[in-house]
Amino acid sequence: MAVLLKLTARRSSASTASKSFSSYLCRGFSTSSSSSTLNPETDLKLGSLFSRNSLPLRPEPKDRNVQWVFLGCPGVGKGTYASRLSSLLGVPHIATGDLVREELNSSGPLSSQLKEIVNQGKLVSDEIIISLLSKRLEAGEAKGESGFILDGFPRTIRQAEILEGVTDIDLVLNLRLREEALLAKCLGRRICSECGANYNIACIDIKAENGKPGIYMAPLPPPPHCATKLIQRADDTEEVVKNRLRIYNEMSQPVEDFYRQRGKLLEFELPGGIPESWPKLLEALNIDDHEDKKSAAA
Ligand SMILES: Nc1ncnc2c1ncn2[C@@H]1O[C@H](COP(=O)(O)OP(=O)(O)O)[C@@H](O)[C@H]1O
Repeated sequence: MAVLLKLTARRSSASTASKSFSSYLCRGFSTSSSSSTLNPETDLKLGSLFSRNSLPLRPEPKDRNVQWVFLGCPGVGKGTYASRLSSLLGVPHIATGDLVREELNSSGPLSSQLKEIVNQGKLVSDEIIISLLSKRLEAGEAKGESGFILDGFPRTIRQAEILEGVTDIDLVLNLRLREEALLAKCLGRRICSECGANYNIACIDIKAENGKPGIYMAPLPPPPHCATKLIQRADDTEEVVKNRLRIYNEMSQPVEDFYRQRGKLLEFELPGGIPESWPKLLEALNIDDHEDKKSAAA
C-alpha cells in the first residue's frame, strides 16, 4: 500500500530529553494520597523504555515511526480512526481503554478495583494507567515495534507531563464531533465477542440548525458471522456515558491547552461518518494514500 507521509514532525526542544521519567514520576506522585498504589519497580519501566530511545540515543524523526496522540470525547471515533491510521502507517495503535478492559477481564489483582471504577465512568489512577502502558510498550518493544498512536492517553495533565518528559510526541489530534451525536454513538456501539471487531447500530441524522451544519452518520452493521455474537461494553449505558462525557469535558481542557501551548494540537471536526471523514482526515494529516482514499467507504 503506497503511503506518503508528508507531515513534518514537530518536536519538543532537546532540553526536555534530559528529564527522566523517574524524576517526573517521583515528583508527580510524591504528593498523591496515601491510597497510592505506585509500584516504582513496575512504573519506572515506562521511563526506561522511552529513555532507551531518548537522548543521546533519542532518534531523529527520519529514524523512527510517528508518535501520535489521539484526544477526543467518548464516542467520537478515536478507536476507529486510530486503528485505520495504525494499519496505514504500520505503527501500533495503543488504546489505554483496551489495556484497562484486558486487565479488568483477567483474574489479576486489579480486576475488581478496575471494574468498579470503569463501570462508574470514572478515571483509573495515573499510577495504574502508567503501569499498564509500560507493560504494553515493553511487550511491543520485545516484538520490535516502533512508533505508536496512543488513544485515550494522556487524559490528565499529570499523564501529559509524564509523557512529555520521557519522549517526543509529534502530533496530538483532537477529534471533535457534535455533542448530540456522542451519546447515541456510545449507546449504539457493539463488539463481536469472538473477533473483537467494532460496529455501530446507531443511525445519526442531525438536521442543520442555527448555522450549524447537519450531520449524517450511517450505522456500521456487523456482517452475518458477527451479528449473532454482539456484546455491549458494560460502561456504554446512558448513565455511565453521561458521566464519562462530563468527566472528559472537565479533564480534557487542560490537556488540550497543554499541547496547544506546545504547538502540537491539531483540531479536527468530523464532518460525518467514515466515508466523509476519512479522506478529509488524511488530507488534514498530509497523508497521501491513493488506494485508501478510494476505498474510504469500504
Ligand atoms: N488515560 C487514562 N486515564 C485514566 N483512566 C483511563 C485512561 N484510559 C482509559 N481509562 C479508563 O478506561 C475506561 C475506558 O476508556 P476508553 O475505552 O478510552 O473509553 P472512552 O470511550 O470513554 O474514550 C475509561 O472510562 C477509564 O475508566
